[in-house]
This record gives sequence, C-alpha cells and structure tokens, in this order.
Amino acid sequence: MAVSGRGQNDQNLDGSKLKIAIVHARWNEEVIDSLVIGCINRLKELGVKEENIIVDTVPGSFELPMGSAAVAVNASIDAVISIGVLIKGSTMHFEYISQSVTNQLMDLQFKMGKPVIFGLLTCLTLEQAKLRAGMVPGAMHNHGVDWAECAVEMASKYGQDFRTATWK
Ligand SMILES: Nc1c(NC[C@H](O)[C@H](O)[C@H](O)CO)[nH]c(=O)[nH]c1=O
Ligand SMILES: CC(=O)[C@@H](O)COP(=O)(O)O
Repeated sequence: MAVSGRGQNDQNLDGSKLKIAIVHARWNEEVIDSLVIGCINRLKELGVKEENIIVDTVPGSFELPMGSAAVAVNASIDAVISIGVLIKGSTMHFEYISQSVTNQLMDLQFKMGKPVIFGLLTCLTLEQAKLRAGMVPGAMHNHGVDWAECAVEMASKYGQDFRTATWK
C-alpha cells in the first residue's frame, strides 16, 4: 500500500489569483464525492476564491477528456482537474478506458497549453478506491488534496505569461 507522495513543495502555493476547474465523472459517486470535497477544501485553503472554483460533471471517466477540453478552452481557466474513479470489472472495459483517458488527458494539456491534472483512480477494487479517497480513517489519504496542490503549483509556475512566451 504505497503512497510516497510528491515530496515537499518547492514554493509557497498561492491560489488567490487563480481560477481552477474541476471536471468529475459521476460513476462511483460516493468515492467521487469524497475526492471532490477534499480537492475543493484544499483549493480554498490555498487561497483559491470559491467563485473561482468551477465544477462540472460528465457521466463517466470515458467522457473526462471531452468535458475537460470543453472547460479548458475558456481562457480564464488556469488549470483543469479531471477526476474519475474506474473500478475493474470482469471484462477488458477497464483497461481500454484507463489507457485511452490517460493518453487523452496528457495530450490535452499540450493542446491547450495549460495544466490538466490527472485525477483518475484506476482501481482493482472499491476498497482500493476508498483508501485513496480518504474514506478509511487512519489509512492512506485523500488524493483530491494532492490534485488541488498540483493544480495550484502548475498553474502558478506555468501560467499565462509562460504560455504566452513559449507556446507561440
Ligand atoms: N465502469 C466505469 C465507467 N464506465 C462508463 C464509461 O466511463 C462511459 O461513461 C460509458 O462507457 C459511456 O461512454 N466509468 C467510470 O467512471 N468508472 C467505472 O468504473
Ligand atoms: C471500468 C468498467 O467499465 C467496469 O467497471 C465495467 O465492468 P465490466 O468489465 O464487468 O463490464
């Protein structure tokens, strides 16, 4: 049960000037809700104003790239956090969605020139998902918190000025 985390932040995370979008799937909503609440609460702790946290939903994780792209085109959005929970069933459906969504979300940030945070849990069991969503007291933590910190760091470091300067 390894959660090494991304280590210490290398700068003060200040979200006070940022506008962050969360696009989340609705499948496995109990886990999704815990991840999204953890993410929103951490964004607020980092200074992101409530009115600058935009939340949108899509049916399932397969729709995350489309939903995230539709939000990312808005120039005022500094970063998109895409959240989904895939739980392995008895067919290869899980594998095909996991890989395709991962690839598309990675590509999206370069197409849009802004951070798209990978908030897709690809779990073999519901228990694995709950552990990573902070739903088991005293065990592991809520990855939604990590994704909020990642969004603020990346948007702060690679914000509009960086994009304007280097993505011509
Ligand atoms: N099984 C899970 C799904 N499946 C639904 C797909 O994501 C998609 O919405 C459908 O195939 C229509 O295009 N989605 C999840 O987010 N999590 C799952 O465990
Ligand atoms: C991730 C999925 O799509 C999966 O939960 C669907 O279950 P199954 O593979 O049994 O159809």
